[in-house]
Amino acid sequence: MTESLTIRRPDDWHLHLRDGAMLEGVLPETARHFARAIIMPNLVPPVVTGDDAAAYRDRILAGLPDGMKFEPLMTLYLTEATDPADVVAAAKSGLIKAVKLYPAGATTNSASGVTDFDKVRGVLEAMAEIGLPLCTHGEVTTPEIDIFDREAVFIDRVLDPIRKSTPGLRVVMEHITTKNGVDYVKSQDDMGATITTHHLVINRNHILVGGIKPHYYCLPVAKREEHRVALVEAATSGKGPFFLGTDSAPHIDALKEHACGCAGCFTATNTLSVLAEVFEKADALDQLEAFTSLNGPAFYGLPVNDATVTLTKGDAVNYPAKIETGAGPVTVFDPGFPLHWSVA
Ligand SMILES: NC(=O)N[C@@H](CC(=O)O)C(=O)O
Ligand SMILES: [Zn+2]
Ligand SMILES: [Zn+2]
Repeated sequence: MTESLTIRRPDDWHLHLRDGAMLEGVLPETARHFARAIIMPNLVPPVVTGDDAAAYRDRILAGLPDGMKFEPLMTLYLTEATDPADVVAAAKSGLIKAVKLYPAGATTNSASGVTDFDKVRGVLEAMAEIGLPLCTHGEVTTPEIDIFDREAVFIDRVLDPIRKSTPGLRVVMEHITTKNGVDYVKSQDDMGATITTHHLVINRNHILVGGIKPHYYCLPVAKREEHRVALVEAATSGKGPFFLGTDSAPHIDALKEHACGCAGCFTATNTLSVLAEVFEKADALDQLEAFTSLNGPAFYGLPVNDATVTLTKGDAVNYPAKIETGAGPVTVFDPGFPLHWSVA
């Protein structure tokens, strides 16, 4: 008897689609399995105004292959010059579903991010008033802080102060990588956290032991095994605050396999197969749907998808080692173990 699992069609609550030829190349990889995704605004230049987001949304929809259905949920990139009125208008029209906070310099294309939080106070207060979530790249960027401690220090120095000074602001701690992140989110009311596919699989040894593996390098960087275990526990708990945000972040191989390699793992192609394997190993396949398809819509106040996907277990699944895009080849995340679940 083949084992199979049918779940509501998943959504991806943190996705990088890029633009131009890369967008065209990677979009089908997500649209094949996911109904919707929160689209990250860290283009060059970033998506900062409602007009930028509307134009980007049009480019995404134009890049969708015929016959594929997919709804991009747009976000704005918070800068110190962001106009609260523009944010409110873009949210009220239904165009944007969140605003993204990048501490300046934290990650790929984050140079226009925030340094002085007093300058964004007006925007955060307006967001609290209308219930628009703030998605945060949760790392401090002060050079004295060890890169493995950046997330924990962000919680103490940035996130908790924002929570306390802006009551009612709904916050998603994006791509959490530590037990500290898990514990903080659990301690809060009305907070969400996304967890990536790759952080459920790799720890820092995968990046560094036996030769440096640039395709496992992403930000926040993967931490010790005990943190990975805490993330698996959170994701497979089925509990409300934790939901899937793949952070699938394509970079061409030439820029990953480089003396100053870009941060980002490309997981769109095989995410569901990898997740099924992780949940099965944790004896929690029955919680997969909560993580991929229920908890995210609940946090964002959106309906769950009516459509479903069916995963079936069989012999090892074949997936491409890389996909070809008009921008160049992009290596697909290698979990380091065989995958047995495929999407029918
Ligand atoms: N996660 C990453 O390592 N990279 C992301 C940016 C981000 O989400 O921080 C990217 O845009 O490449
Ligand atoms: Zn990030
Ligand atoms: Zn990201």
